[in-house]
Amino acid sequence: MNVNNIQKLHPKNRGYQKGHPVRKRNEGKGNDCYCENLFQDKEKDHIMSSPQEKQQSPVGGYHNRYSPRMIGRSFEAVAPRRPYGEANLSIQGSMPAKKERFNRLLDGLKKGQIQHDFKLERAAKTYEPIRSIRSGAFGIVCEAVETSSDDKVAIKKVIHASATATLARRTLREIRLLRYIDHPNIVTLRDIFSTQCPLGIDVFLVMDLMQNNLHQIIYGNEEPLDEYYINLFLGQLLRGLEFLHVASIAHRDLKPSNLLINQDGTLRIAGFDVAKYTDNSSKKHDDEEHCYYMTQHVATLPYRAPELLFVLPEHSTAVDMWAVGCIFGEMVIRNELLPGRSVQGQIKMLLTMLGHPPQHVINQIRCNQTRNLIPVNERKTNAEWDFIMYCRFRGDDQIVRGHCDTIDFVKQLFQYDATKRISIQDALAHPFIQRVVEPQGSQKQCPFRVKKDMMQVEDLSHQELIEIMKQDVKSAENSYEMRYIRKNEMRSGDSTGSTSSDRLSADPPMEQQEKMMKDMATQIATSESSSVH
Ligand SMILES: Nc1ncnc2c1ncn2[C@@H]1O[C@H](COP(=O)(O)OP(=O)(O)OP(=O)(O)O)[C@@H](O)[C@H]1O
Repeated sequence: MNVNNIQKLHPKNRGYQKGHPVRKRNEGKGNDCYCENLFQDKEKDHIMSSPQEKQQSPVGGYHNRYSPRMIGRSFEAVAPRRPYGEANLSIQGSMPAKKERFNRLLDGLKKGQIQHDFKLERAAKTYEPIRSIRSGAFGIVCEAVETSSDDKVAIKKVIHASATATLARRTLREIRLLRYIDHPNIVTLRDIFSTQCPLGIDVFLVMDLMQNNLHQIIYGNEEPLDEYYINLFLGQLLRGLEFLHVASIAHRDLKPSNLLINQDGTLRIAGFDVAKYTDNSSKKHDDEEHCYYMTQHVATLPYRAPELLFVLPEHSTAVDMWAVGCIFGEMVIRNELLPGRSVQGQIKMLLTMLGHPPQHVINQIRCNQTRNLIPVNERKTNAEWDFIMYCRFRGDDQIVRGHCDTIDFVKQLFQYDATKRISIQDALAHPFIQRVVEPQGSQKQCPFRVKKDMMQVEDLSHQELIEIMKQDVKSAENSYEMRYIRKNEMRSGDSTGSTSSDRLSADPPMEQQEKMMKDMATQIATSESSSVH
């Protein structure tokens, strides 16, 4: 495969060739996101030492891998991206006297907006919203303070959560997945409550606040992500996924903005609204799913596995492993690896970059329109990962090119055939991961009731979803109160260490679990076939 084709394909490079303005190395700095702190030392070091000094340095490390020629060429050509978080609204330079007044005005407007967006009713005594973090298609997220403890939290508001079956199912999936999970690499849900709205209920999920997400980390700093951090984040992502995949739960929307990162480098997976228990035979909502994947907002397209793009009959936890490959690649090359902007564009991108899928995969595509996108007589070569993953911006061939086990790892993640794609267990045992990720002991299992609850979600009608969601919110409110009482008990001396969620999630023995899951799957299958006839 010709590398130039790959580079031309990328929207940013297309823009550059058409004469987009380019930014010089130190322009556009000053985004006050935390990743600057995280990488401060490296950056200072980088600024202090000239390229020549770095080349002459006897230590073979991060800086040594830059050649002066590379630095000159790459940074002139590439405009550093703005961070994903808040826009920088402060005015610099021209009107210093008015700046303060303008900022005060903006602050007032922002405060008004957040009070309007987060009318917490009963919970207003418990949480005080401070600033907006993000507003998306389905919900808005703000930073808040829990007034009793002064803890900082993030509150996600799912607007009109009960208005449609899809929204209700998305909300219920997130609630049911997160409420009994306590894992170092999965976002912590602290509380749930709801308020009335004209179309039913708005649901609020209160989580521990994380300072940043991986998107901000990748693009919010001028320097490429250090190899140390790439490996640190990759290792934690795989650990979080192992916990889910062993329980047959697929996240299905992994992307850098759903990987939250704290100042100490802890990564937690978030955004579980399309997560699914994948080990049952329910096909009841295939049409709804199909429609969702064809219309879902474009930001997640670059991470979407071929079985979702081609709408193949089965998909499972393998979709997440494809996304892991995309995220790993993005951390290395500091660009989306497969940056399609429409479903068709994404499919074409895959075909051009990775070659054609094997014939047996093409044969499984039910939709003629999709199948017609794959030209019959054209090139079918395999992807040249050496070139794709080579980061010309960092002039750094150590991460990928230098190691064939890295290339092998990437190849195994980007298998078109989901059944041949590397599993999470094999990924963790892969020589590349063994080489770069600190080994950890075995981890605890996902509580049985999470699997059970997730399985049920897929089988509910809109009305049932609303009822169950209301029940879940109510019981979560009660268990939050229990946790709250428990926390106070522990503070006042009782320190057995078990939380109310631990007590609620005591698991039956493994054989009993398997039997219960099988019984439920049979029940679902029976109710489906009786509703068809
Ligand atoms: N606990 C948290 N701490 C800090 N920020 C958070 C937290 N949870 C979510 N966010 C921020 O809000 C954004 C959206 O969160 P989330 O993915 O849960 O919402 P969403 O509506 O599913 O969005 P999307 O559809 O883009 O995935 C995240 O990318 C992150 O920046």
